[in-house]
Amino acid sequence: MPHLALDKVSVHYDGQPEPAVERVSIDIGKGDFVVLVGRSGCGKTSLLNVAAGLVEPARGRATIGGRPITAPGPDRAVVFQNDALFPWLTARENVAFALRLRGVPADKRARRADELLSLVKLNGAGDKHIWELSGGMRQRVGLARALAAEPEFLLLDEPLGALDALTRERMQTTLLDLWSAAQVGVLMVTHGIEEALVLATRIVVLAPGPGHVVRSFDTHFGRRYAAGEPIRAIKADPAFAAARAELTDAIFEGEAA
Ligand SMILES: Nc1ncnc2c1ncn2[C@@H]1O[C@H](COP(=O)(O)OP(=O)(O)OP(=O)(O)O)[C@@H](O)[C@H]1O
Repeated sequence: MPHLALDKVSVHYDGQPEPAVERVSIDIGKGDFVVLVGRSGCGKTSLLNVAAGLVEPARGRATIGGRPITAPGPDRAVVFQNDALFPWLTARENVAFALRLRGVPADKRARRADELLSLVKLNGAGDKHIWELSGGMRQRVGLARALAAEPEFLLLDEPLGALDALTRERMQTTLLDLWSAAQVGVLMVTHGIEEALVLATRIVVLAPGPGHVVRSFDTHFGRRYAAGEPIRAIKADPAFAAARAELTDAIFEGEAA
């Protein structure tokens, strides 16, 4: 699988006096779950949009398998916080729509859509209309739809941000299950410090003014879950609390009092 690489990427929006992001490098390969964290305005979404091909870097290079990223592509599926599903369609039809766009023949779509729905633990919900589903269930349909494109990379912008705490925790384990089953590389933006620690194989901490990397480090809690350890036991581990304190310090380091 190719690597998705941002190499010394700067983002400068038209009409702005300063760049939003300066010289950020991030490399995501198969099996990586890279999480971007940092204070508001540090450029997390801008970087995700560069990876998606929605924003062009002012300087530096964004590549996938060595080829420049110039536009969105089926190799990268993007899921936003409030992803628009078609409310008048059922969960299965929403996923099948994405399969149709991919050219999957009509007679294969329903079965494949059900497989994808069961991957996000929505077995049996295929016939439900979107308006009948909870926020967490809708987000699962959004993920199933993203996976319908069989992407090599999932780009997730605060995908769990609108969910209540309990649903959010459940969705974190769903994301980890998906990541280990689907063999994709993930780049995710979150405001949740615990969420970053639970999910990531690598956390990149950004600071604003203009956005730059202050720390980048590998974590192993998500892999422990993938290896069978219960999520609650992982969160109760003193190493988890220590990592949380360290990450919080890194995020707020240098912030004006
Ligand atoms: N389309 C745009 N045009 C002009 N400026 C923009 C645009 N999008 C973002 N910015 C600016 O770029 C900077 C980085 O924004 P970005 O949304 O990438 O940060 P973020 O870390 O994702 O923020 P948040 O955590 O608040 O979502 C901010 O100063 C923002 O105001």
